[in-house]
Amino acid sequence: TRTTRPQRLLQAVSINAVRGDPDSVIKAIDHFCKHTEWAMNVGDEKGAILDLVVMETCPSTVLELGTYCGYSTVRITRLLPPATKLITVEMNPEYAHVARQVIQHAGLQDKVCVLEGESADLIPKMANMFGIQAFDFVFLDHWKDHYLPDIRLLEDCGLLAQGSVVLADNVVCPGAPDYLNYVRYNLKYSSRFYQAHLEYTRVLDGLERSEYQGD
Ligand SMILES: O=c1[nH]cnc2c(O)c(F)c(-c3ccc(F)cc3)c(-c3ccc(F)cc3)c12
Ligand SMILES: [Mg+2]
Repeated sequence: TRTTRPQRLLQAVSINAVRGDPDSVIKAIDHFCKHTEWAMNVGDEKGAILDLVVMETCPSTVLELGTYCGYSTVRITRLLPPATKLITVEMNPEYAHVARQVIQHAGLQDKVCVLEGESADLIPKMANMFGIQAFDFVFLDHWKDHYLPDIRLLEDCGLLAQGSVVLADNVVCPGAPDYLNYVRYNLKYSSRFYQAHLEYTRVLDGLERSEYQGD
């Protein structure tokens, strides 16, 4: 096929979503994934849980690991007050390019910074790059095997403070057992599981919310 799935998803957004309207971008992507082609966005069911956790956290600094096409970036950023910044990291340049266009279609480009590269390389540079102390909210949605090393790296770089909330996607499917063990049995975190389903399917999945208790 000439085009890639992210490009076909972007085309669905540009055709079906109203420019400047984040909710119409979210609806257009969910419709595309339900009726045309499955894609690994957090989706509407887990997305509603993501919305609730973001709203109760009221974060001023947000980090997302794993942008893909920008669906969860738009979901999170549409809930943030004007002065807030969201940094999202994507290692695949083609995904990052599509995500920037999806985020722009939603009119949220001024609140989002899409960084291309490996999370492990970029995390140690973030404090200096953005002049931030800690992240209030982190969404892990990149690769299951990187969840544990990356949350440890965030701790070591002093980028988590008391009350920081880390929400992880796909903790059941495909699963991140080493990560779950760490956040559930480590006194530094208070963790809880939200049962849901794999996006656009009836397969079981879920999100894990872990609140950092401080050093
Ligand atoms: O890798 C991911 N990152 C973030 N979110 C993801 C997500 O929300 C998913 F639903 C899946 C998924 C799960 C089940 C399946 F059958 C296909 C893809 C993946 C994933 C898992 C294994 C791979 F080899 C490739 C992609 C991811
Ligand atoms: Mg995911």
